[in-house]
Amino acid sequence: MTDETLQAIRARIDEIDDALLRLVNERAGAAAEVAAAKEAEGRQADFYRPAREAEVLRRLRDANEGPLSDEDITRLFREVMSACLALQRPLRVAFLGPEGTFTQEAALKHFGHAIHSQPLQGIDAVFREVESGGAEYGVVPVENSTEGMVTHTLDRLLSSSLQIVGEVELPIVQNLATNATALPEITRIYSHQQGLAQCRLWLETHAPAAERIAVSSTAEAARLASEDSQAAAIASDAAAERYGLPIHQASIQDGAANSTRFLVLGHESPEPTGEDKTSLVIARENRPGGLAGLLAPLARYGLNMTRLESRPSPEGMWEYVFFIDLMGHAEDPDLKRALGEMQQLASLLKTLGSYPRSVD
Ligand SMILES: C=C(O[C@@H]1C=C(C(=O)O)C=C[C@H]1O)C(=O)O
Repeated sequence: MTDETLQAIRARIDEIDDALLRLVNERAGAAAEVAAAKEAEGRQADFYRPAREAEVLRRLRDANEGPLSDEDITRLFREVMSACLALQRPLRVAFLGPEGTFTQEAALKHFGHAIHSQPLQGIDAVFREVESGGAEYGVVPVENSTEGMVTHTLDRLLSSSLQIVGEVELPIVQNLATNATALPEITRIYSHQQGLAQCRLWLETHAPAAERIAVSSTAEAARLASEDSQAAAIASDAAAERYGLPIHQASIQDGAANSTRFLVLGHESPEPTGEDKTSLVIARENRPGGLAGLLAPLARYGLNMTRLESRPSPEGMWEYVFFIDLMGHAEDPDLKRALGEMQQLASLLKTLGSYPRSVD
């Protein structure tokens, strides 16, 4: 390619960038008009609309003809919306910290980077911060494809008045990060208990003698390992980078397709978008066929259940509550009827939220 052609292409790129610059600012202006109209009507609570944002992203993905992938388009436009919204007021989002956790990555993936982030110690602290209004939204892990449910989140959902307003799925890549130069030098390996569990086979094969120490998060593990040359951490890229800890071996998780689902917590369920999920918790007195009977309305209305999980009931020993995820919104006519019928049969039925299915 000659220098002239290269220059001509760069000039074209500059022109395109000028047009993009004008357009994103024009978009920010339009979003500000919507915000002003909402404020004039006293609809402050409508300021952030997860349902509308999901629709914006789905429409763009459908229209996308490449060469950028749908995932790239989603990521770019999420950041555009995030910046537009922050122009009015950055959302206050609490998450399971400290900085560098996978939960932070999930929060940024969902809300974009133009938020006011509040890293907190512990799932319970995240719930409390949103319940008290200290943060408008919260992000907590709920399920890992290798390790199963995060039971603390389920138990806390049962007692909370918060609603699930969104979900985020994140591929989880765990790395062995350490200042040690060779594996035999490592005598201690820190991680969150989920990180240790997700890498169990790798650890048994490559570091059978090292002590495994469970700490509050993979980020905390990276911090501890950065201060001890005989220690390593199982942690994310972000956590290792934050504490300047070299990655000795990347991607050591046992399941190649290791991913974690996170929930976004807020105060009000978003309206239906046509592609939604509903989470609920139900219980029925313990008797033969009890659960089957309770779920019968779902089959009758042709509803799709994507998850069924039992947890010990806080009410009594050997009593259980069931966490259920369904496709659809609680206001969709069939789901509404099915929930009504289930309510008649159940000793407990609590809707935990209806929310747009994750767009990624
Ligand atoms: C602009 C609006 O408000 C917010 C900003 C959005 C955007 O930038 O597209 C979308 C939904 C809301 O979170 C709206 O409700 O349309």
